[in-house]
Amino acid sequence: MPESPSSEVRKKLETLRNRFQDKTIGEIEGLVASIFSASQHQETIDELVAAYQLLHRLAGSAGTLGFTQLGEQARTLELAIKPLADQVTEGIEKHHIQLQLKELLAGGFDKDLIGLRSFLGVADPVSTGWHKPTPVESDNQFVLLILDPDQQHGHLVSQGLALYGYEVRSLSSAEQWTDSMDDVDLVMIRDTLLQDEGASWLPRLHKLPVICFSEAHDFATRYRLARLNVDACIDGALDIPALADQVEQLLAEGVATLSGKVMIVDDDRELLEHYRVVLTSGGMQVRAFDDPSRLLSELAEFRPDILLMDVQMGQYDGPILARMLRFQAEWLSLPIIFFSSEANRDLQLDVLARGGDDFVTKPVSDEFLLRTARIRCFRARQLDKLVSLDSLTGLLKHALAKTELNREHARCTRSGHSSVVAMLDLDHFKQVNDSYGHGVGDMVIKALSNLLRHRLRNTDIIGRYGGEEFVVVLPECSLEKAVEVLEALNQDFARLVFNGGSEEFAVTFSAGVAALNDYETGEEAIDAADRALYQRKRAGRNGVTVATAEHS
Ligand SMILES: Nc1nc2c(ncn2[C@@H]2O[C@H](COP(=O)(O)OP(=O)(O)OP(=O)(O)O)[C@@H](O)[C@H]2O)c(=O)[nH]1
Repeated sequence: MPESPSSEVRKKLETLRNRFQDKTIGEIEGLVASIFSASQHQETIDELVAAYQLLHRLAGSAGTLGFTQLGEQARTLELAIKPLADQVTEGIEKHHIQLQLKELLAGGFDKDLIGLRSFLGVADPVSTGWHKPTPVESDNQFVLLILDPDQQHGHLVSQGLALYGYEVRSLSSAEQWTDSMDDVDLVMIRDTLLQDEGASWLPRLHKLPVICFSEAHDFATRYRLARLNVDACIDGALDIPALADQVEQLLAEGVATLSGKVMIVDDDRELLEHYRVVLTSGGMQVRAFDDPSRLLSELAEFRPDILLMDVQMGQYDGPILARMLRFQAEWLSLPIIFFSSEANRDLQLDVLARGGDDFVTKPVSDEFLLRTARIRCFRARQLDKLVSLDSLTGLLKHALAKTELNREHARCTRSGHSSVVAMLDLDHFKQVNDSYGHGVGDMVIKALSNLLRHRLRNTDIIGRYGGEEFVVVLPECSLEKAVEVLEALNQDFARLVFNGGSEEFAVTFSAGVAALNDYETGEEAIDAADRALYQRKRAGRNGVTVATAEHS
């Protein structure tokens, strides 16, 4: 039988533990020998510094690798020996330090030191409860589940959302929701189904984004729904574009948190490997290395969302590296999070003041590591989007869309494949704004962008070119195929019903299409698509017109 992903992760974590155990046995033996030797021979008193450093490292790493008791005991010993190690560094007279060491050992430190090794036999159980298998990336095909006793409402919601390219399943009772439906990405549920808080299926909601159909607006009901993990409430009145927008937002958050890119630098190889296993199995892309001098080249190549770094790595100091990174404008906003065994808040603040963004105190649990990394990646991506994506639609802004278009133009002329550019413009949009208000007009713009995002491929480029004008680039696509896709979109968009307050209405769009390869530059192709779009407008709107190529 093939192994489950969780048991594979468990095996990897266990292997790392065993490696850590083997290595640490020898290290503890050396530690005990050097401390006793320092108590006997003044000339080896300097070894107290290395002994302190080892205890400090163990205090941070042992817990993370599953030896909590060893970590705690190492922390106690570390704190006891620190004043002596500090005196060695300050050059205090060796005889004086030796006397204090003898006193320390006689006071019970000797037994604790010898007993340290026994804690290597006390490991925490390996838990992979945090691990969820990485979802397989489908081509924008999300599965939505509707749980609604009002079957007619469920059916209309299904039909409406299917237009956006979602796979929608509809059940009239939650009991029909079986374990076999574990590919669901989002649930929409009628509030009456959430009345039985002891229902056996309820825990499934905790793992998914949840939208509740509810007409209740009172505080107590809303609070109860929020406590049951509901993310959004929509009234039962059917407003498919508004619902699709909510679905889109919740799904986008989930995808962003799953797919972050994390770079980790730590000179402790077992820890580094442990972090890598945890984050990779949590669905993140990870680049981990133990040599800080590779930092700049690895950053330039991998371009992470966040950087996790140890504070002290051999000859390199993490906060100094952070400050060095900030010399380059491109890394100014890169979130840098430090791992540290340092519990002293003043020292932590000092590190933050020197270019770090946050602190994670070692030992760090696997779940905490994964959640911190996910949240940080999500925030970093949100900020990045603010800069490059249009705030209303989440599509590329004008300038970036043009850059991508030119890139595809260069790519298709070089490789010879055919690609297409299309310009889309909403018809009589001024009337929509004038009749129903700017807010409703915005919803129409969002509806078209959501439709485009869901029905086109991940590799297609979609931008908001102007107010109610969009640009779409379809790489590796023939002109005929592009026309077919756009005509289908055109028909489905026209079937969307918008809620204009007192009345419902529909909107259409016009499109002009041009083959990128037929033009010398991306700019010329887009002008041709634009001319075709205006031919379409003159010919009565609501349809797709192909540009006549001038350089075929
Ligand atoms: N609600 C909303 N309206 C916008 C936005 N950007 C542009 N518009 C409006 O879109 C309308 C575009 O109107 P026109 O260029 O006259 O074109 P039209 O009414 O769509 O007519 P045709 O394109 O000829 O079919 C204007 O009323 C703009 O104010 C936006 O972000 N939100």
